[in-house]
Amino acid sequence: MHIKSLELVNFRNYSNVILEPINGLNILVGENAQGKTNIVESIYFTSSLKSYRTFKDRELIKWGFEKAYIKEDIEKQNSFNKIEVLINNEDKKAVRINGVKNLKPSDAIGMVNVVIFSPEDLKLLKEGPAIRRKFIDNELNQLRPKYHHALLQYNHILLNRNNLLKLSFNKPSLKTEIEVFSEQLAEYGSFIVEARYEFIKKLSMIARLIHRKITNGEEEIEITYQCDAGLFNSKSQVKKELLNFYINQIDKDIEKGYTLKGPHRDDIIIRINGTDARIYGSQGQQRSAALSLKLSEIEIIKSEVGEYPILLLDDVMSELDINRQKHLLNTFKNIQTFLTCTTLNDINAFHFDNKSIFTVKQGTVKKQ
Ligand SMILES: Nc1ncnc2c1ncn2[C@@H]1O[C@H](COP(=O)(O)OP(=O)(O)OP(=O)(O)O)[C@@H](O)[C@H]1O
Repeated sequence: MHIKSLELVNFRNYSNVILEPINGLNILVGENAQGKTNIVESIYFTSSLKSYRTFKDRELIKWGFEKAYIKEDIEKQNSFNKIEVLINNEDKKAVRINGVKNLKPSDAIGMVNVVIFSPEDLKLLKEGPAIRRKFIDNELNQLRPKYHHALLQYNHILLNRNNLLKLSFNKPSLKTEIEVFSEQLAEYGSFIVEARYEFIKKLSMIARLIHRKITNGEEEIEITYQCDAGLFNSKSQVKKELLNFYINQIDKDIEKGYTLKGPHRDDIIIRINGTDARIYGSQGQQRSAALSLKLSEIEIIKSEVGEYPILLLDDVMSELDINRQKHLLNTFKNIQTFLTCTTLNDINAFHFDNKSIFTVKQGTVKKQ
């Protein structure tokens, strides 16, 4: 899959720009604060209909304007698709696919598959569980539209349940309503847990092979699902067991005023040579493991969609040592890649036949 053309109107610091990238390595080079990441962000946005930098869509609109527009022509499995997104200053967006208007934003999710790798991702092991849940959720959102829906519903119900828990202190009469929310949480939660379980099983298998290569066979990585609601005895029972789990913890939840446990607290355990790399891994080991996870993400999309995703590398090269850079660059020979950097020195050590360089300066892009 690759982008044939990208047009931005009043998006971040761009008034109007059209970029025609190649199906190879596209290097966006320029000084700081010129608009390189803004391009990457716009591509990410067409994939998930949200930014990875802000929750407020209105921040994407060029200052002083009311709307931002992104148009992307994509070739996917030998067919051509056009995605258009209009963002307004009330954080609402209108989506058009191949000219068909008034689609729900969720209809566009998964049309374009991307994998983004930024310095943030190097903290995948170092930081708390939220960043690892985000990693899993971003991947599953792209691959399974139903997952995206289930997650939105789960979070919405969780918020309502938590509000009710706060009101319930010394008011046992609200317990029945909490039980109703618990049932709804179990409904969507079981879908989330099952999808995560399957995904992590696949991730572990692929990451093991990639990690062996990155570490020249010195390290074995093992990834397992740490499900806050415990282990489920059988797949068909997940919903029932999850419901019991929420019901059993109601009193404790009321005492605390929020839902203590559940899929919203899940994590993944990443072991290297048998020890928990989140706790005991050296900085170098943690970075290599983060790289393995990201490279596995690319392979999982390839195996599910049948085509490689688009790879977005934002400011990440200078954060990796030469050996890790090599592994990253080797993988994207067959993948349309957008790489941002402030100097070409970051990649001059590597040879590429299929590359295009774009200079980014104050909201303009010029092909070299
Ligand atoms: N909504 C907006 N309207 C206009 N300009 C904006 C808006 N949001 C951000 N900018 C401007 O965009 C520029 C930042 O662009 P971007 O983050 O793409 O930089 P960059 O080239 O990737 O820089 P770096 O190398 O430092 O990461 C800044 O000058 C910022 O002021």
